[in-house]
Amino acid sequence: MDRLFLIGMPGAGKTTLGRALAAHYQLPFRDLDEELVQRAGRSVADIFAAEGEAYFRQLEADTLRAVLAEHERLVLATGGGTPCFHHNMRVLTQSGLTLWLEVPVAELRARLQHAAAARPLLAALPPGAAALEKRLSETLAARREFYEQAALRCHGPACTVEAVFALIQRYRTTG
Ligand SMILES: Nc1ncnc2c1ncn2[C@@H]1O[C@H](COP(=O)(O)OP(=O)(O)OP(=O)(O)O)[C@@H](O)[C@H]1O
Ligand SMILES: O=C(O)C1=C[C@@H](O)[C@@H](O)[C@H](O)C1
Ligand SMILES: [Mg+2]
Repeated sequence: MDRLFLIGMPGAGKTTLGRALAAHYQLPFRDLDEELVQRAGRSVADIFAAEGEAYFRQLEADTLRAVLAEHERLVLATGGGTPCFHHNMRVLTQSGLTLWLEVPVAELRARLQHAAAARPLLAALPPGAAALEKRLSETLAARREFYEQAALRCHGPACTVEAVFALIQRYRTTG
């Protein structure tokens, strides 16, 4: 396994698990949002606010292809929406092993409730857990068909580093 792509909703643990997996497999780690921000020289929130989502999605697709062209081997934490635009999911499945971190919405909400304001697609919601949970549920419902295309899936709040190691190990031995 030379390329591993972590996909899933905001707060699913793509960056946290991605770093740990990269260290374990001695692969370089990249975070697609960080790559995009570095290349654009502006924050995700700034790009969304000034240029809109369609512009961001094009930048995201271009950055994904550039990162793939530069790295034969890597663990990549994608953005939450990456698989759902510009045929990115097809590119990912054809370029390496895809892993969906399928974390329940209630757990995502708990992880994100203090950080939602900084995220363009979760900002400007009415205060309180219910609105955030509803937005997350709607977003997941729209994205599920893309996330489900991943070769591997890690379920539930127990989607820990150890659980993911075991999942990948099983995949590598049984195919
Ligand atoms: N397995 C886990 N158990 C509990 N908390 C976790 C776990 N994985 C990540 N977290 C916590 O959840 C939050 C989100 O994690 P992380 O930033 O890795 O997610 P992400 O999928 O990269 O999200 P995004 O890129 O959308 O910000 C962090 O505060 C992190 O510490
Ligand atoms: O879920 C999403 O659509 C997003 C998630 C983040 O990783 C960023 O890519 C951006 O904020 C959009
Ligand atoms: Mg992240």
